[in-house]
Amino acid sequence: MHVSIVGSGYVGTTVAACLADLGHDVTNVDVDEDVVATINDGDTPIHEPGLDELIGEHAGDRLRATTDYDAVRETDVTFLALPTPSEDDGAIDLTYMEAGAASLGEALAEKDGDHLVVVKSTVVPGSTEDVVAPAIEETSGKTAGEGFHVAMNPEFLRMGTAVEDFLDPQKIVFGAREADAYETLGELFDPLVESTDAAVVETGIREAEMIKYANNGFLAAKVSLINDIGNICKEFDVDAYEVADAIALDDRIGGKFLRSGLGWGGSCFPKDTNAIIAAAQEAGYEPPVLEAAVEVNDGQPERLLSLLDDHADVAGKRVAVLGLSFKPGTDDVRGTRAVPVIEGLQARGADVVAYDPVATESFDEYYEDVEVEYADSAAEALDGAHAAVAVTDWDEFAALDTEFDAMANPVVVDGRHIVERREGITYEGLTW
Ligand SMILES: NC(=O)c1ccc[n+]([C@@H]2O[C@H](COP(=O)([O-])OP(=O)(O)OC[C@H]3O[C@@H](n4cnc5c(N)ncnc54)[C@H](O)[C@@H]3O)[C@@H](O)[C@H]2O)c1
Ligand SMILES: O=c1ccn([C@@H]2O[C@H](COP(=O)(O)OP(=O)(O)O[C@H]3O[C@H](CO)[C@@H](O)[C@H](O)[C@H]3O)[C@@H](O)[C@H]2O)c(=O)[nH]1
Repeated sequence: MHVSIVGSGYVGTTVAACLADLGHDVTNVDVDEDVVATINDGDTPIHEPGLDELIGEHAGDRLRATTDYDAVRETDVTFLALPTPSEDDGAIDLTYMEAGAASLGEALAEKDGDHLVVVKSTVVPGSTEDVVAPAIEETSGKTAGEGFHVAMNPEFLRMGTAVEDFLDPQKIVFGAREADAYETLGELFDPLVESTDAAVVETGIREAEMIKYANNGFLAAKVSLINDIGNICKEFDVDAYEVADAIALDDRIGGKFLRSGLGWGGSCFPKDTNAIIAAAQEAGYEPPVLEAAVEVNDGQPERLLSLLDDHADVAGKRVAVLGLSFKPGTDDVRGTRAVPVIEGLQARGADVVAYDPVATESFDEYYEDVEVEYADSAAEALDGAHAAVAVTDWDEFAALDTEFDAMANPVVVDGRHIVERREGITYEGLTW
């Protein structure tokens, strides 16, 4: 099938490379010329395990990229994988979706025959039909349901395992109105359905939009609940990880998403919980559990810093921050807990030296206002430091050992249950 994907960021690039790998003919459309050139050169514009191999294999053959929207006319289906950031009050900002839909509509104006437009981005219920479809109608001169059709196919991939998640999903959700749309989506994803245990959920467009928020809201709330419990554990000198291991044996609870610590960051959980809370409020409902999930999450960095205060006065002292990405396995720094931790350290007068195995460059670019010194290794960051805080659970931090000997004052406050306790360091875990 001929597919176009508008937006070639973390989602659009992964989906494009994977659909090409499944045998489809795929065109990425992005406004960023560098991104387009990178893909056409056979390289990946983002750090994601396995993606470089896929792009290397298919670029120039079944995969290509362009800045020209006219390319969508040669395809049967267009996915919109555009950003849906937050407004200042947390509500969803649909500006990119509207702009992309308008450009898509202009291109579709000159297309004969049907076209299926699939919203891949995370959007609050109603957005596909009430915002995206009208924007396409306006510039295409066509009517939704006649000249073109809309559908919604939320994406559940995680950063760091995006390729694996896309190629081996637990579920694939098709939100549509017409049988033809389900059929086209079914055909597109058929190679995946045939080769995996993925469940296919055929539902309405609004339901599909909501399923994505329910999924993320549930997981974010689960982490906040274990953090809430973990904070209680800490007050009673109880190890929250031992508690989590035990409750995980109850399969109604399950063992995943029970790692307590600094809380959730990333480009999705923070923005998506805020967006659905704002949408609910706008509709007249205050969702207390999701609001509490955010509140607990927002409090974790300060809890880490107050534990540090118990052991060290960091004013004027060098403090090592281990990890900048929002989680291991990715260079994505959006929503990273490193920012409130670094800002809290700097508010205490500390000189922060940060180390991350892959995310230093992206952090420096993304957070121009956050001034920190960067180290090339954990050992370099720890050398002469009066304290260290672990922010990201990169495996290499678990292997740190004699590197702590070079600290001026070996206090380690671990926000991710990653550093091994050892003799010679004062170790404090956030919830254990
Ligand atoms: N990142 C994730 O793990 C993830 C997972 C599931 C769902 N999502 C959702 O997918 C959507 C996209 O997220 P992302 O992380 O891939 O975003 P991103 O910021 O990484 O990428 C967006 C891309 O869109 C391009 N773009 C912006 N405006 C454009 C336009 N008018 N026309 C063409 N291209 C344009 C940008 O240049 C960029 O390359 C969001 O709604 C997000 O919530 C993200
Ligand atoms: O037990 C846990 C599990 C996760 N986290 C944190 O939660 C955040 C999110 O982790 P994860 O879900 O692995 O990363 P994402 O790549 O943001 O993926 C989430 O967000 C994506 C974008 O919507 C969805 O597609 C995925 O299904 C959903 O898991 C990270 O900061 C983790 O450190 C914890 O603190 N404890």
